[in-house]
Amino acid sequence: MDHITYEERYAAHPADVKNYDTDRLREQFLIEKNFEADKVLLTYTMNDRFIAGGAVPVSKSLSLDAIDPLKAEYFCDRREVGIINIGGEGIVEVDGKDIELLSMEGIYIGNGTKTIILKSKSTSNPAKFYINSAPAHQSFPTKKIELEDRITLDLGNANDANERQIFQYIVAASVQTCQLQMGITKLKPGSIWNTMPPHTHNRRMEVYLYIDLPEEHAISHFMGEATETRHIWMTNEQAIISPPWSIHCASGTSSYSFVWGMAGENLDFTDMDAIKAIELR
Ligand SMILES: O=C[C@H](O)[C@@H](O)CC(=O)C(=O)O
Ligand SMILES: [Zn+2]
Repeated sequence: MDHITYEERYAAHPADVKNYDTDRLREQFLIEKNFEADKVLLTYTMNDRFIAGGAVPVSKSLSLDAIDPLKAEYFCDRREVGIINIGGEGIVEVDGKDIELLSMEGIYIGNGTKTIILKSKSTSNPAKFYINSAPAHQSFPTKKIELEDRITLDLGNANDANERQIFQYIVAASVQTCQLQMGITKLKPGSIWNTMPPHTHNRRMEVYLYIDLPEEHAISHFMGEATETRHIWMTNEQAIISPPWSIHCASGTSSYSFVWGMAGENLDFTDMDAIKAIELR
């Protein structure tokens, strides 16, 4: 099990977060490192008991074993998992069956699954598996999501610098899950704002993993209550935990993409509470 490293994070009260300085905010919400060769790096947050992290099999395959806080025999004994491969071609072996994942393809793995083994096809261009997981109390079928299976939404416009495409990988309309939803949002060149105007959804927490951000560029991610916002500067392939009460939007010094994942008590993607930009403080 020494190929897996995990970190545990508590949930936070908005009245306390008001008083956090930069370091404390980053300790609580930022996940600085998600990918390391031949390792599985996981963060277990008490926000809806969501787990986010990455696996990069290079010289060996990596099994997604149950970590100690789960006190389970297998990772999926009481959980469901979503994985999107943001690297080179890979293979996810689920209970002995190999499922190939091209770059940017995804998979949903249901509760009750025993073994999950992650592999790369090539050591020079390894797969990079981004993993999200939430508690599950029912078993739904494992399902691969190919590029054409994604539901695409066009949002924003160039004039507002927020023209972007949302690719829904794991949503109620296409994949049955208990809690988990996942997708990717890709900004058009020249657009830098995501999730603007912003929203909250107190029914669900959310994690963003920023990707495709060119070197030397950074993202200012905004969080907090709409009238008490804070920003956290982030770089490529870092993730940020958004508690259910927090807005989650960002502006980059360049365009970029991000993987979003959510869990909570409602699978209705559109039930967010919208906030106007002019209402932010
Ligand atoms: O609850 C939904 C999530 O925050 C994202 O899907 C929003 C997003 O990707 C965007 O507007 O850019
Ligand atoms: Zn959201």
